[in-house]
Amino acid sequence: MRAIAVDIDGTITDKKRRLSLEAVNALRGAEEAGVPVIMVTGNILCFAMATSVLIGTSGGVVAENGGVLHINDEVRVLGDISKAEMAYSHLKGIYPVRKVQFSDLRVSEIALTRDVPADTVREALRDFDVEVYDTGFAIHLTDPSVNKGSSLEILLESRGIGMEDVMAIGDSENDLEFIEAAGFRVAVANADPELREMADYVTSAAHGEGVAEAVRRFMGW
Ligand SMILES: O=C(O)COP(=O)(O)O
Ligand SMILES: [Mg+2]
Repeated sequence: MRAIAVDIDGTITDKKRRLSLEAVNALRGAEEAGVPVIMVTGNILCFAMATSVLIGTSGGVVAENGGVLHINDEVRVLGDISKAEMAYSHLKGIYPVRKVQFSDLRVSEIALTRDVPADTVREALRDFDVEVYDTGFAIHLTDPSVNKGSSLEILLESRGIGMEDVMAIGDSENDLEFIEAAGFRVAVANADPELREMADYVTSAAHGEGVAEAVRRFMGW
């Protein structure tokens, strides 16, 4: 195993989005042992970059559910926001939807607050070319031609690492694609049932303590 790919919200943070110090220590330990950590998130790039810098991860960043990539100081926008814009303009004609804070910084997809249920949003958008993800923190309207998995693969390719050499850790439905493709699939204890079913390993601890547990196992500590 050569790298760790980890989700942010609900995985290294708790429900209130507070960062787990256990997870930080474990991920720093992996970095110090020469295993790069890649952040793979639905958050916007600047938030993900700040998280990466403050933790001290070096593997690169996949942001906006795969719509944005940061590799070797280069930013690549892979998702087409116009698909989400079309869906959003239809949606706001029928439901009181709201975008999350700092949405002007989101460049490849649109994220909504969870005021309107995800299934209602999905049903209203069934004829639109968007993927609807409910992360438990926001509802994302994402270009279906990108996801966390396909963008992680591009990032890994540029570093000469195969998906089979990666441990992936997540908590929610926007993590399914990147976890499914990884060599060692981990769901934290609080993860969605579908993710837990597909995982090679479900941690006994939730959130960041679960991440620390998985990292210790992966690193053989
Ligand atoms: O942006 C969200 O809604 C959740 O972010 P995550 O992918 O880091 O869990
Ligand atoms: Mg998450």
